[in-house]
Amino acid sequence: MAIISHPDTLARRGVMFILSSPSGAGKTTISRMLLDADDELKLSVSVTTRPPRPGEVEGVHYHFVDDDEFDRLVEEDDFYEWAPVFGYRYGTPKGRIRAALKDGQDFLFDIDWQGTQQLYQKDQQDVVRVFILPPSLPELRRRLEARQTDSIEVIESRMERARAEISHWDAYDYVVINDDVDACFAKVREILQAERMKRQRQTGLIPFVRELMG
Ligand SMILES: Nc1ncnc2c1ncn2[C@@H]1O[C@H](COP(=O)(O)OP(=O)(O)OP(=O)(O)O)[C@@H](O)[C@H]1O
Ligand SMILES: Nc1nc2c(ncn2[C@@H]2O[C@H](COP(=O)(O)O)[C@@H](O)[C@H]2O)c(=O)[nH]1
Repeated sequence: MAIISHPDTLARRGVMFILSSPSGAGKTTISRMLLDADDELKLSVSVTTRPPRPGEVEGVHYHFVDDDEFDRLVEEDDFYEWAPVFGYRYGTPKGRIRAALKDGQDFLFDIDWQGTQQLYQKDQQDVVRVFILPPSLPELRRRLEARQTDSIEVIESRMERARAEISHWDAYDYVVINDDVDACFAKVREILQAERMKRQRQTGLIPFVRELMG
């Protein structure tokens, strides 16, 4: 892969930008807005044993596989991390992520707290962890119902799990409340921009700074 040129920052390593939230708080919505607005960001497409929802496209939203295929990928050590969620398994494929990060490619990860902890343990220097919170639990339930993708039983299990998921909020670098979606998106985008400029990510000096340094 070619070295990525960054118009707004110096030569740098890519960012592993993680968005987590309780199911229904809006991380997929915010992820899509970020990907639409930001050409430098690429989605890490997870592998899952969950069946596709209406409108979900293989290779775009997830790689949909059966249990045998997931077992094979685990055995072949093809995952950066994987975790069971809501009775299915989800994993982040290694692919060429590590090499691409070195070349300056930024990746977006829409993963849960278990995956976040695993990625952070493997790669602290590149990982940025953002937790999206709903404004309240009744509003979370309202969003899950309004999405019309899950049965009442599934919505109940997502609400139950939301409590456990929220208890991990302090393992994140940033916490953003998704009340107004545009305001939330703007805040998350500012975090990404600021993280890109962190000095520790810079891998090279622009010529005039190099000259000054002698
Ligand atoms: N700020 C907001 N105000 C009102 N509705 C919202 C807001 N943000 C997202 N939504 C809506 O809430 C629903 C859940 O959002 P979304 O699917 O993005 O959540 P999620 O956290 O990715 O859930 P999951 O983990 O289950 O994939 C969607 O119908 C979305 O359009
Ligand atoms: N640990 C991981 N969690 C993942 C991954 N991909 C998605 N997820 C999380 O699963 C739940 C449910 O997602 P849904 O699309 O079925 O609603 C959600 O919290 C995702 O963030 C992954 O690769 N690893």
